[in-house]
Amino acid sequence: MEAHKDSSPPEYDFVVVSNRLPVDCTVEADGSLTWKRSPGGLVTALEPVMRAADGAWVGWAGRPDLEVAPFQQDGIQIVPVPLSSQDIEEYYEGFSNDTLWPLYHDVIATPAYHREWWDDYVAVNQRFADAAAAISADGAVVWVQDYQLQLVPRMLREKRPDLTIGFFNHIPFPPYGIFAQLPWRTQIIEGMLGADVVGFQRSSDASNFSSAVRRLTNHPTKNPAIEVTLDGQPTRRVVAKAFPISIDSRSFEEMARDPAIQQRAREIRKGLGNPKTVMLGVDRLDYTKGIRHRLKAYGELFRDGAIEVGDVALIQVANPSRERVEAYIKLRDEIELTVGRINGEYSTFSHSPVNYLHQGFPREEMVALYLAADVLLVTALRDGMNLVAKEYVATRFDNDGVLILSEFAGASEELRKAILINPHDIDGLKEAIMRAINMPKVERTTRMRSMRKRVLEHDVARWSNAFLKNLAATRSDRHRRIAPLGMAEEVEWTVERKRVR
Ligand SMILES: O=P(O)(O)OC[C@H]1O[C@H](O[C@H]2O[C@H](CO)[C@@H](O)[C@H](O)[C@H]2O)[C@H](O)[C@@H](O)[C@@H]1O
Ligand SMILES: O=c1ccn([C@@H]2O[C@H](COP(=O)(O)OP(=O)(O)O)[C@@H](O)[C@H]2O)c(=O)[nH]1
Repeated sequence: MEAHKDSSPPEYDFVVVSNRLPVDCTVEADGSLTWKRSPGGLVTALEPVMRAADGAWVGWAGRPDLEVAPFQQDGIQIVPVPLSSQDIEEYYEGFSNDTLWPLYHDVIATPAYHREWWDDYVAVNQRFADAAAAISADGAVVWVQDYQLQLVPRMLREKRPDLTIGFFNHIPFPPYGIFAQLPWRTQIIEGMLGADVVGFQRSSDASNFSSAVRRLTNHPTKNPAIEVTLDGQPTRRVVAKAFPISIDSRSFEEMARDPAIQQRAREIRKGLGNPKTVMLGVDRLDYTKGIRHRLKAYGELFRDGAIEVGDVALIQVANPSRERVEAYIKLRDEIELTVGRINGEYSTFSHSPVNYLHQGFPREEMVALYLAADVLLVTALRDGMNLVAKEYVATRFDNDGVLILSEFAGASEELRKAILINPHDIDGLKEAIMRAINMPKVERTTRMRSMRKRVLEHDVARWSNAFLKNLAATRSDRHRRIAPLGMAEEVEWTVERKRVR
């Protein structure tokens, strides 16, 4: 952090900008404010990065019309950006989660296109860009996160050409045939191209983005570089490529080694009546996660007599999400109806097939759940990464447990030793569940050991270092004359660290 003049706000050399802050504000009955962890994998991944870095995190505090002054939370400098009720309706629930989210996830739900949502998306992106510009020191690095803020890189660039700007997209980037539906497709592409490095979860996302650049703009491209010239500014070379995100793997393993958490895992199993097999699903209650497909396969296995209540139990954590968006309201009804039907048909007085929890749990409880589960079910129809899959693997220091993983989740590109499934193929999913239940110990160990090696070596520190190294390379490139298109040379550089982890 730089020294600041009397009335001006403090300035930072490293700034992260995301829609969500790591903490969400709750207003208590007596009017006091309490803060709890925000939902979702973006926060899980960025929190350890920010705790280790000396910088500021700009974002929304999760409540409408809340003006909160900047504050410190667990060693992270938090800079809240207010959103009005109308912004939440139009920018967050509307354009972000009812237009872009379904469009970018294979149009599993139908995207809605409303011009007033777009107008508010532009206005709110400008507010985030202004907030970041106000606290960024001269020549600072600003790292913008995710689909809610795709216009921010360009807005920031126009205001502050001195900054080095990164952008990371946590969700898939769709093929051009789908992206082309978006009435504001060119503005979105130009918005993202304000960054020096545009990062994606998978290389297919990066190549979908490059195709969109080629179809919609005249910027010369040669993978992974795109040459961008904005009015009155020198030509910049933007790098677009994959940086698969991860978790703080060691901290999950450390928690799993805690005897109190292991005791909690035993209690969870006991509470279920100590079945032979505990299966687990952990998801935000989102139609992209394939919870309905999972329940269908599971219910049919009871119907077929392949599994029996008391022998097998499923814990399904459905973390509440985007609860005012119509598609999410409908999904909750469908899932709760299905759970009710399965339990109604197959429960006994002492056991239920499905333990359904429409709640969010703290990280310690998540780790206890992972330890308690013989099988983790990740059946996403489309998912940027899915950190739950990586957390399960990091937690299983006993080299046990079976991961059933959708080939449509980004994590499947790295966790090849999972049982990979197509969630649309219900018979295939049923076979995978039976295979997981009956998998011999030696095979479980071989598979888990190989996945653990990957997750422990490729952790979130490696992800952020790789991204920031590429960003530094583009920065040093800017100080030279731009040579013909080619990959920028890599420069050793990371954000200033408070401590070495
Ligand atoms: O902020 P919300 O609307 O409550 O949603 C929570 C987050 O969901 C999405 O997470 C994504 O990021 C994960 C980490 O990279 C990734 O593993 C997962 O596949 C994605 O779905 C969303 O992208 C975030 O912006 C939200 O904060
Ligand atoms: O009750 C819950 C359910 C989920 N999570 C966390 O939420 C994140 C979900 O991230 P993921 O990438 O799997 O999916 P996303 O929700 O971001 O789409 C993971 O870190 C989970 O541990 C949590 O802390 N409590």
